[in-house]
Amino acid sequence: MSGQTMIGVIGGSGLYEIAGLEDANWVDVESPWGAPSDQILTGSLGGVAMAFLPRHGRGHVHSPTTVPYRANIDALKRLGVTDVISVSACGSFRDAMAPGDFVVVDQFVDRTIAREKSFFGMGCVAHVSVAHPTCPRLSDACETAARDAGVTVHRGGTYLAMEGPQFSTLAESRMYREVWGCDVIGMTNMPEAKLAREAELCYASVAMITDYDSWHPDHGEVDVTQIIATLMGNAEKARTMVAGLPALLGADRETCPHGCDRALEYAILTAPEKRDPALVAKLDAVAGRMLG
Ligand SMILES: CSC[C@H]1O[C@H](OP(=O)(O)O)[C@H](O)[C@@H]1O
Ligand SMILES: Nc1ncnc2[nH]cnc12
Repeated sequence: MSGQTMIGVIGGSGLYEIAGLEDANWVDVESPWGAPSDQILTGSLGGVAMAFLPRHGRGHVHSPTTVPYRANIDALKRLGVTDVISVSACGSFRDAMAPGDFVVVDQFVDRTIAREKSFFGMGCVAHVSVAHPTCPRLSDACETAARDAGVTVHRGGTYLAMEGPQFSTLAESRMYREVWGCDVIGMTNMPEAKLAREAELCYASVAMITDYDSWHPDHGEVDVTQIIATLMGNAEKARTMVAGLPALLGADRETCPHGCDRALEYAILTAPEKRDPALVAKLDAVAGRMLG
């Protein structure tokens, strides 16, 4: 839908705040889907409204399993966010995708098993397509902003979302890389990307490479101390990338050429008279456009 852009950044491990917002304010956002991971930092940058949410909460409170993904996406939508940029720490399955590089992810394999994955369900059933789970327009902006920030960027890659919190076994790591053809691994982008699509939000994912998972013969197993050290450098690069996004996206927003903002158009199957009023009420922000 055309209107005003509001950029929502979901900061992953190592990215718990962003600096430089005008009129910066941490605000509480109430959601019928529970409490978001933390307060949300709102403000503006270069005349464009921005919101920042630390995915694990400040102080890293939530594990990948307990992140309240539905509340987070609902809260961002409720605030008026139109474009969500996920920034995440990831392991790499490719020699060429080295620690310190960024990958603008465009596909996912979802191996998570213990999370609520949809806003919809009994009383209001919907099926959206996630064949192309990220928005190419928003991904273009992330790629350009990251390159302008001096980062080595890889455009396109498949992100394996694992449940965690333990890292992969060697056999899993080899299978994801050699058999499944995945490029990076993390624990959080699913169901986040699916929920953003249900909420008709454009979503782009920037994977900040911190390690080679456990498959690499020259690098041994994943070491969280090493990850944190790489993260410290990555977080600064991520902040520079984020600072470049407003100029690229602009304050006035056209309808998404890829249809992200119309994902629910033909998705809701439950007949109006059969819908559960309580669920419909909870869907006011996510699907109010379709449910009236
Ligand atoms: C710090 S290593 C594992 C941890 O880092 C990633 O978090 P995020 O995706 O939020 O950046 C990974 O998914 C794990 O949660
Ligand atoms: N190797 C890895 N596996 C899963 N999540 C990660 N986050 C950072 N590195 C990771």
